[in-house]
Amino acid sequence: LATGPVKSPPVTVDGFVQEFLSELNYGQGVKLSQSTINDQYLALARTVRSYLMAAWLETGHRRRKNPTKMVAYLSAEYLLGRQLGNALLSTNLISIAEQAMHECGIDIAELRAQEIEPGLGNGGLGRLAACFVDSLATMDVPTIGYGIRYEYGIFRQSFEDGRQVEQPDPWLRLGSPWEFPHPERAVTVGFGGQTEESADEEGRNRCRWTPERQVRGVPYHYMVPGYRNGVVNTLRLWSAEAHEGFDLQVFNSGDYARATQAQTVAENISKVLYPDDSTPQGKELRLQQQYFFVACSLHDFIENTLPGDFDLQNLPKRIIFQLNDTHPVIAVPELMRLLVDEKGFDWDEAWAITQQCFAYTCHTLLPEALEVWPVELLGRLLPRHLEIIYRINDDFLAQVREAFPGDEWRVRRMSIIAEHPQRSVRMAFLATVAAVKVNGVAALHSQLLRDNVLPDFAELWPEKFTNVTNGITPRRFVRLANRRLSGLVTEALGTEEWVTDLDLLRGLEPLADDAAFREQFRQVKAANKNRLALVLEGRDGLVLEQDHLIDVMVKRLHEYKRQSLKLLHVVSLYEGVRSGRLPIERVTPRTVLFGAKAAPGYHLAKETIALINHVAAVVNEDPIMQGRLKVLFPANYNVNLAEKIIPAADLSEQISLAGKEASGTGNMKFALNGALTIGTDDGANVEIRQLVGDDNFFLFGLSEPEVEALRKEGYVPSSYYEQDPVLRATLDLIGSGHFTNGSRHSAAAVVDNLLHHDPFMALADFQAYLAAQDRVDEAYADQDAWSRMAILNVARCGFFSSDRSMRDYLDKIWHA
Ligand SMILES: CCc1ccc([C@H](C)CC(=O)N[C@@H]2O[C@H](CO)[C@@H](O)[C@H](O)[C@H]2O)cc1
Repeated sequence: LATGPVKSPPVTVDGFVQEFLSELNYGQGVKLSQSTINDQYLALARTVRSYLMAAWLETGHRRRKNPTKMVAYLSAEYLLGRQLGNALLSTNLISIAEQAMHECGIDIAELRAQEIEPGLGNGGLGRLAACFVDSLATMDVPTIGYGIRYEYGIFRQSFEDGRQVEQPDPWLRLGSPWEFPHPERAVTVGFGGQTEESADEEGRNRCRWTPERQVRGVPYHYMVPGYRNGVVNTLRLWSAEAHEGFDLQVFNSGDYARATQAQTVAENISKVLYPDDSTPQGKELRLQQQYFFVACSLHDFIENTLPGDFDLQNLPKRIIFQLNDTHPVIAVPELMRLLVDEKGFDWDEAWAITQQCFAYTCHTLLPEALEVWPVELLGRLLPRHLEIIYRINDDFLAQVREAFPGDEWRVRRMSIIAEHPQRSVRMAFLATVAAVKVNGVAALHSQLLRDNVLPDFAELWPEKFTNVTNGITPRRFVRLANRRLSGLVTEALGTEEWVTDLDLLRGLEPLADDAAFREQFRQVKAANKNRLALVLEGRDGLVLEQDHLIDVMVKRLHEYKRQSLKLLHVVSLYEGVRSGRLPIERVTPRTVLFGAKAAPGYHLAKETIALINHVAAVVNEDPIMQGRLKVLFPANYNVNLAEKIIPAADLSEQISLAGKEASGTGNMKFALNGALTIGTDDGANVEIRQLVGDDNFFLFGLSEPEVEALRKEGYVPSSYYEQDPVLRATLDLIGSGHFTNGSRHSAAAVVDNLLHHDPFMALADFQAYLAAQDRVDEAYADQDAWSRMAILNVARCGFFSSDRSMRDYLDKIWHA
């Protein structure tokens, strides 16, 4: 019994009820009759967990018994979303659990609503990591996800007088049944201190780093279930604790604060997620967070996962560390430190190994989003790592000089160490020098990486650069979020295989010409709108008009994503009706649904949120619009709300300035849930349009080369204001304070920025955008034709499965 395989509870309603009641009684220590919703949720979660446990242990056992090359995904963010629904789906226990809870007189939906989602990410990058680990488990790829177990996730957003207010996210407060702490696998991580050279017994120079202080990294394991394949991979998130706990002497001396000071300082490292998703604040604690989880992860893999006698020469055969942007790139000098200082390799041997162990994915095009760390700060916090980075840079620049003799200007351009404005380490350059492969996240993005962001490196190492277009997991964002569409697709295709082979959706293509199927498709959309209406009513007291065109823009608030352009469209419709320019009956009944968090320090983003809410308040209440135009902005957009909004959408807003959105992944989720896209030729929009066809995509705006050309010739936003009466009337109405109780001031920030700066050319694309929206109105008037276009979007977007992305990483980068 002790050694045999772990058995799962019986996959029957009775078996499930038994397991649940014992979790409630022995786990929660309550009887059903006295139990709270939270007791029941925790017991249910643990029950489902126990159905996954056998597979988890079996997967670990199988991997240990015949070790093959693994993928270690290093990410500072994982936007996982709620776990219960996905666990029930992957174990095929949804209906058994529903019946079992029913037998216990419990509505399972109420328990599912009890779960607080782990918001351990900001947006695209964090959610992508979650989709990727889901696909790797479903494809049975040996993977370990490494990250940080933030005590507080992404802030909770609420609105006061339309303005964003941030509150901490104590997501662990009511217990976290999906994590397994392993303090016995804790790792000690050093900070500060100094290094000294000394000769070892063979007389070779050895460097010793003596950290000034240490913290403990405690791993918490999370299950990453594959889809009904008996595979469960592991996500290992690190939590920081004091190395020396509590100082009893100091406590007994009555200085209680100092007695626990070490604990507080240590815990701060994994206390909270940094809420920025574009401009790094450059805070020391952020670098501490990055080094902390990287040092824990490398130590854990080398000391706890590899067999004791493993020859590290062969490390590249056993592992590839995928760097999710530059945030974990300090892993490169950390591996060098471990190999040279602790394992006794000489520099060249160590570098030869290190150079084969890392791959780097870049997720941005914004220069300000590329991390640089001042050598002063990095040297103080990680003195040994700075020495190693200097050495890596010296060897690299020697290579550059050899390849481009006499071109010192190129050497200065490519140096990992930037001299201006202050001596600092360019983390993207360090990642590119060390990585076997560097990839962008959409075809256009990867091209712009080669041409604009890292051109010198692409010239030196053309073969190092590749592309892997992003993807999304169809399990959470179609099968789980859109059960009605899933049912229709499975019935139409006669199989559920599409859930793990999304290209099978192609089989729906002929049904686009089937009137009956189109009708069923519309009924699914209508039912999803009805569900969303109930959610928004209950959650935010917002009323969703279900017969409206649901026009959705949900993503982080950022100028380059151009929520301001969407707002100009709304106000132009409103101004048009008010001024009589636009007959009300020409306005297609439409609800514009926003969802967006702004980084707390991003002033203009917060002003834009406030203005959107002020415009909504006026437009929604103005009888002149006869309810034909509504603006809704539910607060606290997150994965859970996305799962409710996306299936109900008719129109997906992907309107960033061409050349700015690396890929986008919301665009893929909307297309696969039967929404049509209005968008620019930016990021993955280009590939969506190529696959669904120009007739099934509302393209508008400047292309990336046109943007570059306009920028070169000099862009004067106010000239568009002068030449375009609709734009002028629209901006003037906002600027007049009409939406802000007559106060011009609170609208000024957004209007002035558009008129005098407009770095992301919203005014330049305004007319084209309005024309595209007119095409949308026209198309939507023919509901049957619209459904046909929407069905073709679903049928032709199988490519955007994160399973396909993983196949590309395996073929092009990991070879695992
Ligand atoms: C250090 C501050 C910081 C934090 C996060 C980031 C992320 C890279 C920003 C991000 O989430 N980028 C998004 O990544 C998605 C997944 O690849 C893409 O689909 C989006 O286009 C990209 O904006 C940059 C800078």
